Amino acid sequence: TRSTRPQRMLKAVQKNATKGNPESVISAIDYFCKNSEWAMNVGDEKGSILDSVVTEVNPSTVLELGTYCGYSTVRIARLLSPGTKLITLEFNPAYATVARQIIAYAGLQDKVTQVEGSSADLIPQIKERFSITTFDFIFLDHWKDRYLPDIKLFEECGLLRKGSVLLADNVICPGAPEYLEYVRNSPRYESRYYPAHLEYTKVEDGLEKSVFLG
Ligand SMILES: Cn1ncc2cc([C@H](O)c3cccc(CNC(=O)c4cc(-c5ccc(F)cc5)cc(O)c4O)c3)ccc21
Ligand SMILES: [Mg+2]
Repeated sequence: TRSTRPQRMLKAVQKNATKGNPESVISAIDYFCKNSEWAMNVGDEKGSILDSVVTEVNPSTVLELGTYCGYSTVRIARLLSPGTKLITLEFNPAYATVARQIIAYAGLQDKVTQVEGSSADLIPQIKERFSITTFDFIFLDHWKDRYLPDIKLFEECGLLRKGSVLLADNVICPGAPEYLEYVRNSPRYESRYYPAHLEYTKVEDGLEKSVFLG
C-alpha cells in the first residue's frame, strides 16, 4: 500500500541527514517540505523564533502539544540544558511512530518523553505521572480549537507558575481566535505576537508568546 507523507518525510531524513546531527535533520525536513511535499511542521522561519524563545527561557520543564513528525521536538530538544527532558504529546499513533524514529535519528531520544493520547486526558495526569509541579515552557501546536480549553486546564491543574511561557503556533493560519482573545485580554497573561508566515509559504501566520503572571 502507498506510503504516508510522514513516512516519506522519515525516508528523506534517513537519506539526507547525518545520524546524531539535529541540525541536519531539521534541514532535511525543511528541504523535503520546500522541494517535495508541504507538511505542517513549524518550519524554519517560525522555527527560528521558537529557538530564540526556548534559548531565552532556558526551561527545566517543557511540554509540547502536537508532536506530529517531531520537527519542533528536535528543534526544542537540541537546545535544552543537559539533564533536561521534554514531554511531547501525540494522539495519532502513526505520527508518533514516525516522530520516534526522527527524534532517534537526531540522537535526542534521551531528552524526549513521548506520550500517546489526547491533551484533555493527559493534562490532569501530568503532575502524578511525571512528578512535575509546573512547566517553564509549553509549545502549543495541536488542534487549534483545543488551545483555549487546554490553557484553562493548565490553570485549573496548577501547572503554571509566575513566569511560565506559552508559545502557540498558527494563531493566524489556521488561526486560534478564541485563544488569542483570551490571552490578550486576560490580566493573568502578558502576551506578544511574533509575525511570520505559514511554514514554507508566503501566507501570513505567526506565534503568540504568553507569560503567565500568577
Ligand atoms: C488533542 N490533542 N492532543 C494531542 C494532539 C495531537 C494532534 C496531532 O498532532 C495533530 C493532527 C492534526 C492536526 C494538528 C494541528 N495542526 C494543524 O492543524 C496545523 C495546520 C496547518 C495548516 C495550515 C494551512 C493549511 F492550508 C493546512 C494546514 C499548519 C500548522 O502548522 C498546523 O499545526 C495536530 C492533534 C490533537 C491532539
Ligand atoms: Mg503548527
